[in-house]
Amino acid sequence: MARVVFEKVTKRYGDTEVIHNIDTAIDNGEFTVIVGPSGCGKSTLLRMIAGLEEITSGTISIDGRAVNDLEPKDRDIAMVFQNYALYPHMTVFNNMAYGLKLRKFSREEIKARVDQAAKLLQLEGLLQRKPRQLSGGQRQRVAMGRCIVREPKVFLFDEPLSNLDAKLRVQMRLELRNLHKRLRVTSIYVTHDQVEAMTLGDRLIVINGGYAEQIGSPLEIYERPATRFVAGFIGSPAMNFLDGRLSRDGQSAALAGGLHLPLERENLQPQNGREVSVGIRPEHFRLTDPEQATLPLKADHSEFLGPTP
Ligand SMILES: Nc1ncnc2c1ncn2[C@@H]1O[C@H](COP(=O)(O)OP(=O)(O)OP(=O)(O)O)[C@@H](O)[C@H]1O
Repeated sequence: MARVVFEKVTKRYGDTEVIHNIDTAIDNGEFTVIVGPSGCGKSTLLRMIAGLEEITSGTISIDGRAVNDLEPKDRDIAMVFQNYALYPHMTVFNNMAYGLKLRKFSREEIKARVDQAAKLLQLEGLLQRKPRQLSGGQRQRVAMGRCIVREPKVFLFDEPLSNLDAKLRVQMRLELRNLHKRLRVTSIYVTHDQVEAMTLGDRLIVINGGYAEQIGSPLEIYERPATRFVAGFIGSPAMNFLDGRLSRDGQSAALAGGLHLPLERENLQPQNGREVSVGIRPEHFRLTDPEQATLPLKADHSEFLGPTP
């Protein structure tokens, strides 16, 4: 297990900066999910930890040691890819054993580790099969087994479930969560799927356009989104945004459609009287007296208050 620290990490391709000054620490044993829309820089961030992309400036350290100049093989990490990257001509056993053979582990040690991982992943009966004789979920488990046998300090996952159908994805999420509970290896997981992020992560790093917009637990991010982007991106069904104007005393907002919304004090960053955008989750709207046809909805709680975009 290890702590992974980012200090002012930046990535540029030529003149274009795609990751801007990311500062955060991922604790020992924590499951952190990097989530954001396509092209926001999630994979680049993960690949910098793995050593597959150079870090333009700043430092990434694993267990107190800067890894910027370390080869991927010397970083003590293991990565699970979207396409599993299994060797098609090798059996499940050999796929899982391959990395250990390269590292000159003894035959007995290899067998012990593969057997243990196979048991954990329920692959015991499949060790002599080739990858093509496995289902998508089983292949994904083999890919994980190959990482587990190496007993790395950090697991990296790059959208590992995106090739599976919706039902299997839900099941594999549960399996991953349980596996993490048992092994407690520091894990960093990339996905564009906010539902996956919310169900898997102890902590989320929400990325947009190369910036870390918010870092926090799923609940913190759901209940107190820091930016309009986060408010709109996290949550299913999505939050509703209504434009309005803050009252003089700043305690409520008059919203379009005659809706009057009391506001919590801690929410009041914008100046009174200013136009604001208020985000309310669907579950916080309720029907008022059906006879009041002009005001069909009432809301007494908002999750987001910020300037209109
Ligand atoms: N080798 C490269 N050269 C130039 N630009 C690149 C290169 N690789 C990635 N980029 C750019 O960096 C940005 C971040 O890409 P990245 O692949 O990290 O995004 P992502 O969030 O993982 O997206 P997706 O979910 O679609 O995989 C994108 O704008 C992409 O076009």
